[in-house]
Amino acid sequence: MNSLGSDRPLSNDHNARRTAVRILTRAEKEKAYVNLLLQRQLRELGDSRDRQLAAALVNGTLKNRLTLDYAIRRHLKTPMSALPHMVRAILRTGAFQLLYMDRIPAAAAVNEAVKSVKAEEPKFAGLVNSVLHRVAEVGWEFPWPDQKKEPARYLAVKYSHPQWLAARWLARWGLEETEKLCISNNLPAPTCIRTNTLKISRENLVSRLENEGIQVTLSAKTPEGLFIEDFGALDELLSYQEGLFTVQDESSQLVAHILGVKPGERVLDVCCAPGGKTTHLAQLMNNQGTIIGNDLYPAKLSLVNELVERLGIGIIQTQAGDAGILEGIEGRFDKVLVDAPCSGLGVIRRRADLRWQKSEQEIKELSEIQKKILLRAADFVAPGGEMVYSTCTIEPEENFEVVKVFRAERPDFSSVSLTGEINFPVTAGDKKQLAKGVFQILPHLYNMDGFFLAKFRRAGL
Ligand SMILES: C[S@@+](CC[C@H](N)C(=O)[O-])C[C@H]1O[C@@H](n2cnc3c(N)ncnc32)[C@H](O)[C@@H]1O
Repeated sequence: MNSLGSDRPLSNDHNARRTAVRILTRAEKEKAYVNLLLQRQLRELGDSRDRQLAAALVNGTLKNRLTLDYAIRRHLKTPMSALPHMVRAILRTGAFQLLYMDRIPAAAAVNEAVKSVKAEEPKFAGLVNSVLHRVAEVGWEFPWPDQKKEPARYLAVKYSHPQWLAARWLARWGLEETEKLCISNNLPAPTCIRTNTLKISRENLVSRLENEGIQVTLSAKTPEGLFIEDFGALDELLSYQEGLFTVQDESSQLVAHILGVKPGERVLDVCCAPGGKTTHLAQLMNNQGTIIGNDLYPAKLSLVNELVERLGIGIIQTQAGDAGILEGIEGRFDKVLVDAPCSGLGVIRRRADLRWQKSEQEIKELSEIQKKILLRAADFVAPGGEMVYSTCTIEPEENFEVVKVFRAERPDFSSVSLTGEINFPVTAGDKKQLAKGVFQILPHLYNMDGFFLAKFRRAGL
């Protein structure tokens, strides 16, 4: 059996490895978006097992880049930066297979890497061969930075996180908690889908998917959620094309439930693209009422419109505009959703390259944008109406600080308790927070994407 549990000879995995190396090279060299490259290039691999292997190699290598470089550098005489991008990608994917993919035989990982480098950069074949042989021999038997003397560096190198981020989390949560968070960020993220209850019940969707050969388990945290085995091309399923589901994590599915919309209401979603929550709101409204879906970027609104079409929703009107200004929107709304642009640092497990793209400066800048958007959106809440603020980050400047500023500036809004809104056990600390109307979901505590939610009600007339 090879790494993916099939009896297929390993040499057939060659294309998957070459594709992974090409994607990683372009991602680093051209700063190209990995998700887009994956989407495009995986299609060229006809076999679903090849797609899975290529995706696992790209995501795993990117996530663990710092740790891999630490392991590789020990056997290099020149700095990594002196090597061509392609050679770096070949070394990293090779080392990833050797250190993280137990079921790939070491000889296959090294031989495939050497074959690739011979085809692309032949003069580095000897180097790749000898470095990967050394990585295979040494395995994990090398010293880490001292946990006590340099805890941030230790966490950064051992769990492949930027050191500034590890230092931030250490100051907030201490070593033990931060270590758990880093570990959970490196686990593969399960694929969660949301049943389109306008077209099918969750129960019937399970049968449909099983008939299409997909393994399914129910989410215990949301009524529409299902976990499915993602074979890398969900859109090829008839059930997908018929709009019976959309991909959305459990945390994200909580948001529309917490806003508590009802059929017939008037709802404003100020940052709606690509449409996950706005379409969920429409489902919960039974496709009755009005939703205005606003987003800054017209191009992203076409993604919303495509999703709306596929899911068969008729109550969403999209419009482009800056949510910090919100011009041209008439009247007030029963419910307003502010799913603000954020650093995304709660969903590191889902986006392999995200951890390397963020900075403290960006967190601070986003915090200012978030405050502006939330304060402006509040003007559109009808007396007695409600508003939810949500993000997929776990950084306090983007969450608690935004809420603090909002509370200080808008005494006409009060917090709405979230006790009773969450159907799974939470920590004692989170219980207290829920009663105060906020919930910071930490991924390692709940095995969900890291999210933040806060709910407010505007005073009645
Ligand atoms: C977290 S995403 C929203 C996700 C969406 N609610 C969903 O569930 O699919 C934040 C969105 O805010 C948009 N955005 C960024 N800055 C904005 C602004 N100033 N005004 C309106 N939208 C903005 C981005 O284009 C992005 O689509």
